Amino acid sequence: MSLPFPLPAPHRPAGSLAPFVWYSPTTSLEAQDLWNLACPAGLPLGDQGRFLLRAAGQSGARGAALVGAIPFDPLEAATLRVAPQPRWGLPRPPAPLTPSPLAAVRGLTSVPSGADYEALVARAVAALQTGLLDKVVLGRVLHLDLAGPLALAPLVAQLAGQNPAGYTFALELAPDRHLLGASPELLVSKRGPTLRLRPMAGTRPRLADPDADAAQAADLQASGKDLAEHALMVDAIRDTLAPLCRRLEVPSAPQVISAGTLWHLATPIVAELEDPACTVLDVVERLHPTPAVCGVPQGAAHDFIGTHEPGNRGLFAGAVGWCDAQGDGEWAVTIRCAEVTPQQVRLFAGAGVVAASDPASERAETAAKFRTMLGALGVQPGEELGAL
Ligand SMILES: C=C(O[C@H]1C=CC=C(C(=O)O)[C@@H]1O)C(=O)O
Repeated sequence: MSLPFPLPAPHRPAGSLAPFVWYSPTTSLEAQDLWNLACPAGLPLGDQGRFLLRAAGQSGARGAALVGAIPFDPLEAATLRVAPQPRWGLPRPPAPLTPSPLAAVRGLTSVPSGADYEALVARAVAALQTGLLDKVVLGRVLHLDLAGPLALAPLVAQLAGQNPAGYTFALELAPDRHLLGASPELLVSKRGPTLRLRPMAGTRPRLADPDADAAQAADLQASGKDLAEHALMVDAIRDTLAPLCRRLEVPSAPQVISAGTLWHLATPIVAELEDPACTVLDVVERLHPTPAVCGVPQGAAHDFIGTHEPGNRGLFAGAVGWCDAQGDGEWAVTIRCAEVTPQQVRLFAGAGVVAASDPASERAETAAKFRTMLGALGVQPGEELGAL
C-alpha cells in the first residue's frame, strides 16, 4: 500500500465547516484535513483502527486520531478517516441567538409516511405479542427538499449551542455530503482502562408549561412500559461488557435526563477494562447495535428491521466518534442526525417498540425526535410543509 506524505490541509474559505467536528461535554475536536487510507477488506473494526493508526504513524502523522461513522448494519463498511493533525479543546462556536431558517425548504416527505409508520408499529406489536421478539426499534426518514445549499457551519453551531450536554458532530462523507447531528446518547467513551456509557430508552416530549413538563418527567420515571423497555437494553449491555471488564457499575434504576426538547430514561454505566490492549473501537464493535437502535434479541430485531423498514438505514442509527493513538476515544449513537447534500436533507428518527406500544404514540415520539434537527434548521412542519 502506498502511504500519503503529510500534506498541508487544503485551503477552505473562512467560516466553512471543517471535515470533522466534535463537541462533547468533555472534548472538542476539529480536523481540517482527513486522509482516506485504504484498509485490507474484511478486518474487524478494532483491527481496522489499529491498521489505520499504524499507517498514519508510518506516514509521519504521529499525533493522528481516527474519526468516523459506523453504519447501523455492522456488516456494511465503516467510514474511518485519519485526522493527521487533530485540534483538541477548541471552544464551542457561539450559537446564533435565534434559530433562523437556514435555507428554504420546498417540501417534506416522511418514508414511511406517518400512517404507514403506525401500520409498521402495529405489525411489530403483533410479532412482539407472539414472543418472537421482546423489543424492536423502528425508524423513519424525513426528506427535506432544499431550494439552495445549507450554511453548514452556523447549523453545527446552532446544534452545539442548543445541546450542551449532547454530542454534536459533523463528518464530511464526500465533498457535497455530510453527516451531522446532536446525539444525546453516549455509546461508550474510554480513557485509559475506564469505560463510560450512557444508554437511553424511554422518551417523553418536554412541555413549555413547567408543571406539565415536570409531570411528563414523573410519568416517564413511573412508566412500567418504559422501565421494562429500558431494562431490556441495560441487561443486554451488561451481558456484553461483563466478559471484558474487571469492574462494572450499573445503577439499579435509570435517571430521567433532559435532551433538548425531550425527556429520556438513561443509565450511566462505569466499567474498567481487563485487557490494556483493548481500544474504544474494540468495545464499539462488541456493543453496536445496542437495543437503543436495534432490539432484543438482537438477531431477530435486526431481521425484522431489514425486512419491514423501507430503505437501508446506512449510517443512521450507527455510531460516530473518534479514537486516538492510545485507543481512547468517544463514540455516540448516531441519532438526532441528518445527511445533508446541497439539494436535500434526510433526517432519521426511531422509537423502541414493545408488546405494550401504541402505534400513534410511537409515531408522535419519532415526530418529537425529528425536532432536534428541525429546530436547528429553523423548520416548522405544519400545514404548508405537511404534518409529521
Ligand atoms: C432511536 C432513537 O432514540 C433512541 C434513544 C433514546 C430513546 C429511544 C426510545 O425511547 O425509543 C431510542 O431508543 C432516535 O432518536 O432515533
